Amino acid sequence: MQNLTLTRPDDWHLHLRDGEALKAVLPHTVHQFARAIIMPNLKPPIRSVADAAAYRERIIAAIPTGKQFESLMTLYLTDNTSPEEIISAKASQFVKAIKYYPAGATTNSDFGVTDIRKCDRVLEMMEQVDIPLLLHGEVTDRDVDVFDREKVFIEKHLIPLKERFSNLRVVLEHITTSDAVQFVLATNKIAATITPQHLLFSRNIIFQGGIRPHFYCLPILKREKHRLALLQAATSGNPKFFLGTDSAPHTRNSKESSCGCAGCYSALHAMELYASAFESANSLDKLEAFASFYGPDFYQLPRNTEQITLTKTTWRIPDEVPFLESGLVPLCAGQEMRWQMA
Ligand SMILES: NC(=O)N[C@@H](CC(=O)O)C(=O)O
Ligand SMILES: [Zn+2]
Ligand SMILES: [Zn+2]
Repeated sequence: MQNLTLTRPDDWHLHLRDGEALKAVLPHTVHQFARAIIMPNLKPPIRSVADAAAYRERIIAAIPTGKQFESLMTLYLTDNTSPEEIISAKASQFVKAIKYYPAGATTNSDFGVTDIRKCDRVLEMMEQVDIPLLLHGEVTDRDVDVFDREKVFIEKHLIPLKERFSNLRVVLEHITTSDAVQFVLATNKIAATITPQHLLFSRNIIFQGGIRPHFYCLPILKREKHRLALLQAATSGNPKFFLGTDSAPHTRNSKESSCGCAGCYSALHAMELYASAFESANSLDKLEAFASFYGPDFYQLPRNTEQITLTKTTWRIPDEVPFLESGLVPLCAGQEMRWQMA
């Protein structure tokens, strides 16, 4: 196959940051995707509908002229989020979900929830107005091994949560384990996003010939058996699994550091990365639904009508793209790709 024409995809998990960073990365996403679910973990986070409205305006102002892009906003859940804020989020039309970060789990999560049970009134309201809860599904307990944090989150928090709120629509974001795949398959009203890095790499890549900080993201890459379970889920044609890049830009300096930040940058070449993952599983025919159908179906939004084309040509991913003071290193920088977006 030389050309692959698909309905224009959407990115159901994206970090755009703000200010100059936003201006640098947004054109990459706009080139690939029609819409994206925008993560609220700014400093300080997007906690109210008013914050989200203002952030949305800043995103709109950064869209390159003549291009179409829709930002689907999220609110950052805190111990202090009120049920009233949920009602106005639903009424706003542009806030599409509420994001839960366990306090301290990941980049800019200091305002996160200390105990999900403190949010029961808010979760009840979310279930009632039918607005999805997006989860960074990892525990933060220091005594839990970093590779087990997703599995333990499912057992300790997610199973009880779904027992308390069985009608709440949930997205388990950036899943990394076969345990997450099994749980999503077995549970009603829950879907999952999958990143390109978790489909393409196991944790070995982080240590290949030395320490490679540009493969460090959270939840951290896992064993090969987990990667294979994710690839199987993504290419299975099951609508519970859809595209979310988790593209998370950090400057080169903040990644190549004695205490480097978590996050992989994939907005530049997301569809090419997903195409190579799907091709490796002989499942290019399943890419369109994963990238363009199951996300809008879950979010109860119309599917896009325009199309994109991926062409079979060899090109080299740049070593760096311009970004703030020290540049941005894309996922798989310097490597050859065999698909390219027209
Ligand atoms: N995935 C990451 O490793 N980093 C994300 C935060 C997140 O999605 O957890 C970021 O904002 O940098
Ligand atoms: Zn996360
Ligand atoms: Zn993320």
